[in-house]
Amino acid sequence: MVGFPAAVIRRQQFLIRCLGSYNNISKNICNNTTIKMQSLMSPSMEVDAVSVLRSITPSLDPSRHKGQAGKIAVVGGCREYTGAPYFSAISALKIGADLSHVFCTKDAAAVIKSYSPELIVHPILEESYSVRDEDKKSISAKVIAEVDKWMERFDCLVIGPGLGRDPFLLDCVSDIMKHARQSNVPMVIDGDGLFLVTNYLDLVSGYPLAVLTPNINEYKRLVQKVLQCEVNDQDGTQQLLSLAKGIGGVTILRKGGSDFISNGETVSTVSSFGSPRRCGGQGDILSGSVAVFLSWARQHAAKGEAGVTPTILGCIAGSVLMRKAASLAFETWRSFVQSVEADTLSMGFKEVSLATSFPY
Ligand SMILES: NC(=O)C1=CN([C@@H]2O[C@H](COP(=O)(O)OP(=O)(O)OC[C@H]3O[C@@H](n4cnc5c(N)ncnc54)[C@H](OP(=O)(O)O)[C@@H]3O)[C@@H](O)[C@H]2O)[C@@H](O)CC1
Ligand SMILES: Nc1ncnc2c1ncn2[C@@H]1O[C@H](COP(=O)(O)OP(=O)(O)OP(=O)(O)O)[C@@H](O)[C@H]1O
Ligand SMILES: [Mg+2]
Repeated sequence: MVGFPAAVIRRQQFLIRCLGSYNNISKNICNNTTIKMQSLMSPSMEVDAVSVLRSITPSLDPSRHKGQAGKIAVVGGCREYTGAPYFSAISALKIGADLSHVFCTKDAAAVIKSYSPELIVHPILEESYSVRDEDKKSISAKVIAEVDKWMERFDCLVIGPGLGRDPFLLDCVSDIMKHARQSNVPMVIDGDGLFLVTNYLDLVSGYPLAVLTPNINEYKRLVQKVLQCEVNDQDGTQQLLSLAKGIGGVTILRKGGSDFISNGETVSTVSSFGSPRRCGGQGDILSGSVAVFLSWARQHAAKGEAGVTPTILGCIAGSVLMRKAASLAFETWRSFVQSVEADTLSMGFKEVSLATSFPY
């Protein structure tokens, strides 16, 4: 382990320990992958997501150089939203990617940089309010030239966290997506990226390296647009299959009480316990996580471990990690609240019981 800071090793071991006991990860890689391929053959299946995560996570090998564990870029962040791109990009780093970039508007850049020196932030996007009509063409050419300089170095793009819905900005992002597709760079589409894609399905249709991660609203909009009907939970598995097939076999991670993942061929489910709190930002963390795991799954596949599509493995691993992290965070918070509550009561300040001020 020479060459790796102790903190990095501890973090990776902590993440894996959090997901349950383990003995010898590398010994189990092939077996676990085989199990997964078999179980995913059935139409809808709760998968052994922890084994998937373990099987695709690369070992900390001193012979590897910076960048090999993943270079991720988030395209998102505007005047209103700076948290979402930060959550997505920093999650990629915390999980184990080596480099994490953010392409955002000028207004958002200084704010995002100030959250963390670890992120590489490019203030290149523009919203309509700061651009004169006659300058739009040259500015969008500048934006795409700037992203293109980096494009082929990225293992995955995350399109949409905190992007906003400004029409000029979304036009530029459409161009970025077209170039990513030409360069065969995988894309995780989330948040306002899904708003864009729902209106311009051609941006992802038939692209096997596209992953869509819709929440309840985003899923509803996709179903209405593609299948021209309402969401039908009675037949949710079939509807998800049809939706993924209808967009040409992209991978869809439908977020909810259970996460459902499909590329139009199979549906996998991850329903391990998460958190009962539905605060904003959890989907953003998920999008950055899926980007890293997807990249690792592609590396794993390139080593000759044929089988389940990397986009599906990436979604499964991201989903289980997010849900486990959410459940640990909730338990920590609940224990804290309970201990403060007990102290307060024992001090005799019953009237300020925290139970009345917190929902749990
Ligand atoms: N800390 C942060 O920075 C966080 C930032 N976040 C970022 O927020 C963005 C939106 O994501 P979200 O998840 O709120 O969208 P979603 O559930 O589809 O909509 C909820 C409702 O709001 C409405 N609506 C939304 N945008 C609108 C617009 N521009 N103009 C008008 N209406 C709009 C929407 O209306 P509808 O589209 O249904 O008409 C629906 O009723 C996205 O970039 C995300 O990454 C989050 O990740 C959380 C943490
Ligand atoms: N009812 C639920 N019970 C348990 N976990 C859930 C539930 N709904 C969503 N999740 C989990 O929370 C995470 C975020 O999903 P959510 O639907 O909140 O995304 P989002 O609305 O896009 O979030 P964001 O605020 O970041 O945009 C996912 O990992 C999902 O599995
Ligand atoms: Mg979201």
